[in-house]
Parts: sequence; C-alpha cells; structure tokens
Amino acid sequence: MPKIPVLEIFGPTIQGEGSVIGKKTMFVRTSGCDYRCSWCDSSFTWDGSAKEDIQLLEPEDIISTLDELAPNKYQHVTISGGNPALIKNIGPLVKALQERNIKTALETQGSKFQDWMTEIDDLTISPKPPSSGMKPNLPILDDVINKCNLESLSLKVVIFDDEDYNFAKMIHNRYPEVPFYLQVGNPYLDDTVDNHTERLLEKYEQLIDKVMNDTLNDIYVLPQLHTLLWSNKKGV
Ligand SMILES: C[S@@+](CC[C@H](N)C(=O)[O-])C[C@H]1O[C@@H](n2cnc3c(N)ncnc32)[C@H](O)[C@@H]1O
Ligand SMILES: Nc1nc2[nH]cc(C(=O)O)c2c(=O)[nH]1
Ligand code: SF4
Ligand SMILES: [Mg+2]
Repeated sequence: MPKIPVLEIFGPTIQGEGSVIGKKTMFVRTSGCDYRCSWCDSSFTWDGSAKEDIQLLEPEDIISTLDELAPNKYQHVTISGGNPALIKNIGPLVKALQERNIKTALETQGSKFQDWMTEIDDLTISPKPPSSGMKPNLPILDDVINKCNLESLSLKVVIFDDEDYNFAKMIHNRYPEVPFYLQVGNPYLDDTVDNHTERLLEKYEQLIDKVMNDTLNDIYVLPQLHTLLWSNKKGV
C-alpha cells in the first residue's frame, strides 16, 4: 500500500475554521504544498524547516496514532496540510475511517482534485486571495468544484485587505450555490505577539463592519477560533 507523508497528527481539539467551526476533531497534517502563500500559518509543511519530522505512514499507522492520542475520544478527523490534494492515495485512509464510523474533513485550496475528495464529509476549498501572492487558476478551480459533492462542500476565503475582499466577492459570485465563508487573516504567525486575542478580535470586528455595510449577504464571517485561544501555536 503506498504511504502518506505526514507531518503532524494531533488532537482532540476544536475545528477552528469554517463550516464546522467548534466541532471536536483530530488533525492529520500532510507535508508538501504546490502554493507558497506569503502569510501561510503552516509554512513548515513546505519550507523544509520540518523535513526531519515527515513520516511515511500507512492508513493503519495513522489510525493507531489517532487511537493512542485519543482512545474513544474522537469521531471526526480533519485532513489538512500543506495540500493533501497533492496525494493520490489518501482514499484508503478515508475508507478505513469510514469503516470505523469516523467522519472526515478536508482543507485544500482547489488547485488539485483527487477522486477520494468525493468521500469527504466536510470539504473546504479555500481559493487564495491576492495578498497571498498566489493567483488561482480559475478554470482549474471550476473543474475541481464541479467534481466535488455540493452537499459536503464549502468555500472559505481569507481576508487581509480590500483587494482580498473583492476577490472573495468574485469567488462567491462565481459559485453562488456553494456555502461561503470569510475568514479573518492572522498576521501574527510566530505565536509570541502580545494580546493576540484582542488584536485578532479587532480585525474580526473590522471585517464584520465591512460586510454589514456591503451587499455580500448570503455569507458567514468568522475568525479562526483556535488562534483567538492559542495564537499560532502548533498542534492545537
Ligand atoms: C494551512 S492551510 C492548509 C490547507 C490548504 N493548503 C489551504 O490553504 O486551504 C489551512 C487553512 O488555513 C488558512 N490560513 C493559512 N494561513 C492563514 C493566516 N495567516 N490567516 C488566516 N488563515 C490562514 C488557509 O487559507 C486554509 O484555509
Ligand atoms: N484547531 C485548528 N483548526 C483548524 N482548522 C484548520 C486548520 C488547518 O491548519 O488546516 C486548523 C488548525 O491547525 N487547528
Ligand atoms: S495553500 Fe495552504 S498550506 Fe499551501 S502555502 Fe497556502 S495556506 Fe499554506
Ligand atoms: Mg492551521
């Protein structure tokens, strides 16, 4: 069985973002990304700084680690990265979790599709706005979104500035039937900033003000709940 490159397995914690915010979940974080976002809060997955920590694991190894970390204490696993959609063979892991009645979520940016993505229960696609320095290929994004199950899918755009906000509007207009989430950008990546909660809440309030005074109506506006609590600490 081909193995999966894993950088972190942690939890239980709460899903801090998007459509299932607050849900008790475990995380499996894969290594490698096809993007290089300027503000990536998980750059250790692709910048080489954690390459000694990459483990090549079989689905059963991953499930054993989850069970050791949280025996009988989880029913939901979030797969994030990096970009897990770079990896062809996550399907057997999703299947093995399904067989144990464990639901799955995926965090990805919409640049790649894999067949196993249709098996995910809570699928978040997060196209990258201009402040990231990335430029999503929209025909590819169309194709990825068309192949996903609408029932499980939501879109989430991170907002740092007005250009990002306009990008988010464009994305929402392009896929009006997909539940749409705005997420406050976190500029405090080294997790040592003073008063991170107050600072992030201030940014959240600014984003709320902007949305309340605008025509973007059928949307959700959220902070990253885990960063309000723990800043950009790893493994939570
Ligand atoms: C680390 S990424 C991994 C999954 C995938 N590569 C992606 O970007 O969707 C998980 C989520 O964190 C978001 N994110 C990354 N850095 C962030 C930051 N500084 N502030 C807010 N959200 C951030 C991404 O946009 C994505 O929605
Ligand atoms: N608690 C918590 N919630 C999250 N939601 C998305 C995350 C991610 O890094 O993909 C994340 C994370 O790293 N921690
Ligand atoms: S796509 Fe996701 S993991 Fe990759 S650099 Fe951007 S935020 Fe980080
Ligand atoms: Mg994170």
